[in-house]
Amino acid sequence: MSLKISVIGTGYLGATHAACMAELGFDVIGVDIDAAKVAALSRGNLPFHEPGLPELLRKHVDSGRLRFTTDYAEIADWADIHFIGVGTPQRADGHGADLRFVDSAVHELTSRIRGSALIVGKSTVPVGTARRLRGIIDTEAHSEANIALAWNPEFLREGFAVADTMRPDRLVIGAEGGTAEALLREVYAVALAAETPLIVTDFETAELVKVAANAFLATKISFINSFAEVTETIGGDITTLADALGHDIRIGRKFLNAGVGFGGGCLPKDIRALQARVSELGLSHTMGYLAEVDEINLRRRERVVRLANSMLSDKLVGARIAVLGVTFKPDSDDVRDSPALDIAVRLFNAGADVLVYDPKGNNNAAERFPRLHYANDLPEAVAQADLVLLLTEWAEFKALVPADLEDVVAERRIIDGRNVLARGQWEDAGWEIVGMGQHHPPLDGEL
Ligand SMILES: NC(=O)C1=CN([C@@H]2O[C@H](COP(=O)(O)OP(=O)(O)OC[C@H]3O[C@@H](n4cnc5c(N)ncnc54)[C@H](O)[C@@H]3O)[C@@H](O)[C@H]2O)C=CC1
Ligand SMILES: O=C(O)[C@H]1O[C@H](OP(=O)(O)OP(=O)(O)OC[C@H]2O[C@@H](n3ccc(=O)[nH]c3=O)[C@H](O)[C@@H]2O)[C@H](O)[C@@H](O)[C@@H]1O
Repeated sequence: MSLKISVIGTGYLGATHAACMAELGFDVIGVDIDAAKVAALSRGNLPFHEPGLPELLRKHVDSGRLRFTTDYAEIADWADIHFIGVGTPQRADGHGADLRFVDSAVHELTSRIRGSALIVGKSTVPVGTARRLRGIIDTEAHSEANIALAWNPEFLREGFAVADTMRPDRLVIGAEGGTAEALLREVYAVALAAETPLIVTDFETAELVKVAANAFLATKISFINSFAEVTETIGGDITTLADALGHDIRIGRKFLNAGVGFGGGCLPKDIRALQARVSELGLSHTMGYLAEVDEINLRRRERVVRLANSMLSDKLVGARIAVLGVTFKPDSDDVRDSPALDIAVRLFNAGADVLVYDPKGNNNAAERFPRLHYANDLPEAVAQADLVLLLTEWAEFKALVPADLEDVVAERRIIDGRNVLARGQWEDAGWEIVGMGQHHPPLDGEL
């Protein structure tokens, strides 16, 4: 008989995981404390943007293989496996990950399970969390319950969430005892048959692999951006530098795109949570470089604001600035810790007349910053602009050519925050165009 699976937390990770589990043929119930989200998902409506996911969701809601609920009682003894994909955001005091949602999910489950079940953590957590939860389960579980625990971190990227879930580049399982591994081999049978590498290890290693991967990616981006700071001062071409580095297969070209830096719901919070955790362990000296990675990343945003002011000859106040892109990356509507949104807000706070346009992110940005102005489309955003900023590399922005904008803007000035435009073409058309890592006269201090 097919396994029954619950997925607790139906955000970017959980909704994707639930729909993909249904696609693999399992009976799935997604659980969330957000009743509005559950209602939307139950109707087959995805409350966020993720390519390919709406079709999968609708298909399996219609087939009856995928349902959603707010009620833990419905899943506690129904499912063989409970995946936990609730949020682990940065704590309000800034120190480490907020584990309340993970703890609450484990408590809600443990207090209700009476038979055999496997709980599988997928959320990104500080090392030591699984072992602590094991203790909570042992203390709180009913005498008739037999609950195994595993940690199976998730490596999907937003924008590619379905493909990454269906065809992951590796599977990592932290577990004690063979039950968890056997059940998870059944869940991931299709990927394993396609020779996806499987790493079975202990809790601590599984938790650390996840944060190490994100720390490495963040470090790679800040590494190239630190060189962008050098080429901005002395000259040189950061993209050529990255290309040349990337030919060394030990280094690789991926994640060496200089720009406005990394954002999103994971890389920034994960490097901060990792620093907080090693500090708790008395090991802050081991990861001091991550503070630098964070600082380099945040300096990118500040630089764009100063560059804008400089290109406007210090007349930023009242200037019409078109901001193209507000999500942290293309093909996502996610604006969590988005460099683009942060830059738009900084410019607004500095007195510029900012008009933002993003193909999918306007609503989420407007929820966070209702005072910013949002355009319905690109022509509206750039109309009469004194300066255009391209901050998220959506396909429609990458495809821009000077002729698209020249009759509508007030001044031919553009900052290419993602180095995706053909600079020569714009210069030939009479534009002042500045990319990231491009040599520029010294900028004034902070605004
Ligand atoms: N977004 C991504 O691309 C990836 C996220 N992750 C990790 O996955 C976790 C979730 O991230 P996202 O999906 O982005 O977050 P999210 O904020 O989109 O979704 C979290 C969901 O959990 C729900 N929730 C909170 N407490 C709950 C509870 N006690 N019971 C049931 N539902 C509850 C929330 O209502 C929300 O819908 C985080 O630890 C994140 O670091 C890992 C890999 C990729
Ligand atoms: O833990 C997570 O949630 C996920 O975090 C990242 O995925 P994601 O946040 O979706 O996006 P990425 O593609 O990693 O991009 C992150 C940020 O880095 C920026 N970036 C990326 C690459 C690059 O060369 N330069 C650069 O500035 C992007 O613009 C974006 O703001 C990881 O890539 C996933 O493996 C991981 O599962």
